[in-house]
Amino acid sequence: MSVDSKANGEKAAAPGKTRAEKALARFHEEDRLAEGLDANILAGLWPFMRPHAKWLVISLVLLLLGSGLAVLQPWLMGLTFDAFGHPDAARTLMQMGALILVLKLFEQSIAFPQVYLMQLAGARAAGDLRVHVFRFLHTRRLGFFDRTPVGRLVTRVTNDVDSINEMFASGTLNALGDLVRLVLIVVVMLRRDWQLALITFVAVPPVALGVMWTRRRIRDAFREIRVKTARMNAYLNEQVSGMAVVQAYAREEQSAAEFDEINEAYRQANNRSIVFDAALDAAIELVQSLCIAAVLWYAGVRSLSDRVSFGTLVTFVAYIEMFFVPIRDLSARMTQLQSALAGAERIFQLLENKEEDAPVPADAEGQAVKKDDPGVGAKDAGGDPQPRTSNNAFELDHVDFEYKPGVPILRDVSIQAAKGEKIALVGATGAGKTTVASLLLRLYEAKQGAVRVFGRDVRNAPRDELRKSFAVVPQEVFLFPGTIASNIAAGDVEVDRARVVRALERIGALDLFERREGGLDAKVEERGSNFSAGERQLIAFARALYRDPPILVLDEATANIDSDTEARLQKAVWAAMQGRTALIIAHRLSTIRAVDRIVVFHKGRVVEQGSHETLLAQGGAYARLYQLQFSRGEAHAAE
Ligand SMILES: Nc1ncnc2c1ncn2[C@@H]1O[C@H](COP(=O)(O)OP(=O)(O)OP(=O)(O)O)[C@@H](O)[C@H]1O
Repeated sequence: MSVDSKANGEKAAAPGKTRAEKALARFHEEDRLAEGLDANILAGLWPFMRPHAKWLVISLVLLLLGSGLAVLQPWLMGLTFDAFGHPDAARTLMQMGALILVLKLFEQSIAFPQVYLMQLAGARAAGDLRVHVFRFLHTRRLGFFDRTPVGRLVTRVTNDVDSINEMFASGTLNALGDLVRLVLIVVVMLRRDWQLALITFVAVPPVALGVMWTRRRIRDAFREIRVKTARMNAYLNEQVSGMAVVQAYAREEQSAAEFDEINEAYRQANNRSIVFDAALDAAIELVQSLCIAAVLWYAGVRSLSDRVSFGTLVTFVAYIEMFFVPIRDLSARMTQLQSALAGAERIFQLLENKEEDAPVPADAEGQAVKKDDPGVGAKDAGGDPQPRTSNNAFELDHVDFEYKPGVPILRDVSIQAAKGEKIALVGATGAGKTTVASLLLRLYEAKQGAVRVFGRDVRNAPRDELRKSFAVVPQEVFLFPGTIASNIAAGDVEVDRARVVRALERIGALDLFERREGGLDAKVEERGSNFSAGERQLIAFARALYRDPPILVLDEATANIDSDTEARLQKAVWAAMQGRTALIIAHRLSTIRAVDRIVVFHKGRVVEQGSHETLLAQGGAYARLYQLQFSRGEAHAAE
């Protein structure tokens, strides 16, 4: 069955499957194996191999030499045995013994550099490729990550690159040596005794067919193992990330049963590959023994009329033992090669993605460095981005936007923020407020209209310079594993400690973090799990101040926090807004009152704009929203 039809078959069967099976069905695309040798893929790999090609070439030369030496020895051994009975047998024996010893030592001594250099070339090329893919991911637009499961991208950087590395590490390229060895053995056998050779070769076609049949089964089993491994990883990921929900809803038993099912499928796939592998090994041994027996029997029959030398028999027995192993290994190496090429193919498919994050047209990039047009990110004497071209810090000009084609999120949105102005976006959840912030940073592209920052269309602003104009405090703060200080200085290799302290001082949170064990060097666990939501927000504010950009984007968290942290956060908001333009997606009354202008969103449209007082006086959407929040605020205050 072709892989595609298999995948389709599984998709079609999905309705009858368990929840775990259905949830993990999205990982099915992973199981394709390239058929044959695709020159395009090999050509695609070449740029990564080229810098290390010399090691590969040396290794291949040593490999061919080793194969020649391996075939030479049984032949010499045969000559040695044939020397028995000759008058100068003792001398010949000693000379041959010494020669074989030297050859053996030489063969062994080149085996190490051969394997080492091959693996070195592979590991280095794989390392380069891994870095290349990782860097490539950094340059993709956010929309690409919305659509692509994280697990799939992780697999590209890890498993798929490893499968290429494996091609070198497991000696797939030794197939070349195997081939040379086979040809040499055939030639020497035919020259030594063509009748005995033909007896051996009779076994080749059935062995080759049997090996191919079994290998196909093993390959299918490997493919199955790969899919099952991906499922198991995905399921584990889901379960560990959602452990709080699993435990809170007492779903342990159910989860264990689902995992059992996935594990059983994985075990069975593994089992199949083990059975076929073991059967193949046993069958090859059997064929070898049968061949040796047949050769000895025929030599016996022939000796009645025409003696077969002892040396010939020794040579044949040794060659038969060397003969079938390469035939067995050749097909395994072919499978490995295909698996590596399939991995490479998946990587190259990823690298073909055209969704570059915020690309700048070449002519616009030229403008960016024109002295008389310093736009976004132009630097003042102090090195900070200092906009000078427009009185507006940012502007959305009749912007339409959709994440998915045909699902409009923003419609004809126009907002202007003068430099230094503080603007709050308010509206129901899902109204499109966060989307506005994403468009300003050009994390997504507007479908219609223009987004300008300091007078320059974001499409013409170099990515780094545009984003240096902003500091974003998101609703869900993401902390990296490290320390408090390293998180505040996010992005800086060298942490400027004095700046970290100043940032924390300005938001009034220095004492809070210095009190912790370890102070500013206190450890931050994965995803900041050892910090409360409020503390994470404070760190994000400090991060914004550390960066000190001209525009602050604050997506206020909606989570309820204790009154002490709330007070600190309010102070932090104030401190962070001072001396810069601010766009605040506001949820708190105190913040809303503090801004210059409020923009009210409803279903992706701006329905009202104005100061707090003006909008209240209008008695429209904002006034209703405010009354609702105000009465809730009163209720809180009374508690
Ligand atoms: N990455 C995305 N892909 C597809 N749809 C999205 C994406 N992000 C947001 N949306 C959708 O776009 C709409 C606007 O989302 P947005 O986050 O801008 O709302 P919001 O007003 O900020 O809401 P909240 O107040 O809850 O933060 C929502 O319907 C949301 O489901």
